This record gives sequence, C-alpha cells and structure tokens, in this order.
Amino acid sequence: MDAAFQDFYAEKFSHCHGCGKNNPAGHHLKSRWDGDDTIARFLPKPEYSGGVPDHVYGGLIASLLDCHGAASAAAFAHRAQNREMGSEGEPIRYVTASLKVDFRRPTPMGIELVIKGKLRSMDERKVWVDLTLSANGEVCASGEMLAVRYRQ
Ligand SMILES: CCCCCCCC/C=C\CCCCCCCC(=O)SCCNC(=O)CCNC(=O)[C@H](O)C(C)(C)COP(=O)(O)OP(=O)(O)OC[C@H]1O[C@@H](n2cnc3c(N)ncnc32)[C@H](O)[C@@H]1OP(=O)(O)O
Repeated sequence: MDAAFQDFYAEKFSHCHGCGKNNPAGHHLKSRWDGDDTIARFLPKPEYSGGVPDHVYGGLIASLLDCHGAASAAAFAHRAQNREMGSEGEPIRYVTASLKVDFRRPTPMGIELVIKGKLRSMDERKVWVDLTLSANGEVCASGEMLAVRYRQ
C-alpha cells in the first residue's frame, strides 16, 4: 500500500497518540488520497466503547477526525504547490486550531470506520477541511476543521 501522509512526519513530530508512528500505545492512524479527497480506515479496539459496549466513544471519534484532518490539510497544501507529501523541499505541516464535531448517530463497534476529508478552502496559512466518519456506509459523525500551518 502507498505510504500514508503521516509516514512523512519527521521523527520528532511522530509521537501523536492518534497518528504518531513512534507512539507505541497510539492508534497509528494512516491517511491517504482518495481522488481529490482523503481517506483513513480504523477499527476501534473494544476498550474504546462509549456508554454501551456496542457504541464507539465520542472522544475517539473526535481524535480520529483531528488527526485525519491535520494530515489532510498538509496533503492539500502540498498538492496546491504541485507537490506531494515527502517530496523534496521544506515540509508543510499543520496543527488543528479548531475542530467542531457533530455526532449524528451512534457509531457501531466491531466495524471498520471510514474517515474522509474534503478541502473546503485554503489561504496562505489556514486550511478548512470538511470531515466525515462512517460505518457501514452511514455517516455517524461529521466535522469541520481549521488547521493552521505550523511554523517550524
Ligand atoms: C501544537 C502542537 C505542535 C506539535 C508539533 C507539530 C509539528 C507539525 C508536524 C507534524 C504534524 C503532526 C501533528 C499531528 C497533529 C494531529 C492534530 C492535533 O492534535 S494538533 C494538536 C492540537 N492543536 C494544538 O495544540 C494547537 C494549539 N494552538 C496553537 O499552537 C496556536 O494557537 C496555532 C499554531 C494554531 C495558531 O497560533 P499562531 O500564533 O501561530 O497564529 P495565530 O495568529 O494565533 O493564528 C493564525 C490564524 O488562525 C486563526 N485562528 C487560530 N486559532 C483559531 C481558532 N481556534 N478559530 C478560528 N481561527 C483561529 C487566527 O485568527 C489567525 O488568523 P488570521 O491570520 O489573523 O486571519
């Protein structure tokens, strides 16, 4: 499978609980292109249950949207410069400044979740990303993110 966006984060920035490859206890979320949009897939472990065992914990859902959105923002910004993540030149990296999550229906456990990102707009330093998290083809949560370019 193609490298994920997060695979190109520098070692020193790879400790995120949601997506850092150097965090042994983390989720290791992996985001990739899906045409002009972005996609990640994730199967929550049973300990990430919400109020009842067969629903996913909302905090995990927010964290998946957070990591996928920030990685997507970086990928969108690279493509806007006709580059790809990992290409030569200064890496463009984003952190989440604002994340709104709407929990639309309970998210079922035991099913691979599909997280998608769509570029809404971009300016010099800010990227707005629309996000969804689906199970069985149904949107269980949606989100809006403002990601701000990280100043190295
Ligand atoms: C902070 C962590 C750094 C780690 C190192 C990362 C390096 C990157 C490498 C690899 C990426 C790996 C990362 C994975 C990450 C997964 C996703 C997360 O969980 S990220 C963690 C949660 N997020 C934070 O902890 C951000 C904390 N906040 C900040 O650090 C600052 O507030 C920051 C950088 C977001 C902005 O601060 P300013 O001083 O650089 O810039 P100002 O001027 O305040 O904002 C820039 C523009 O954005 C608007 N803005 C900022 N925050 C806003 C908000 N909440 N709502 C609306 N607008 C906002 C401002 O109004 C301004 O707009 P106008 O230029 O004036 O048009």
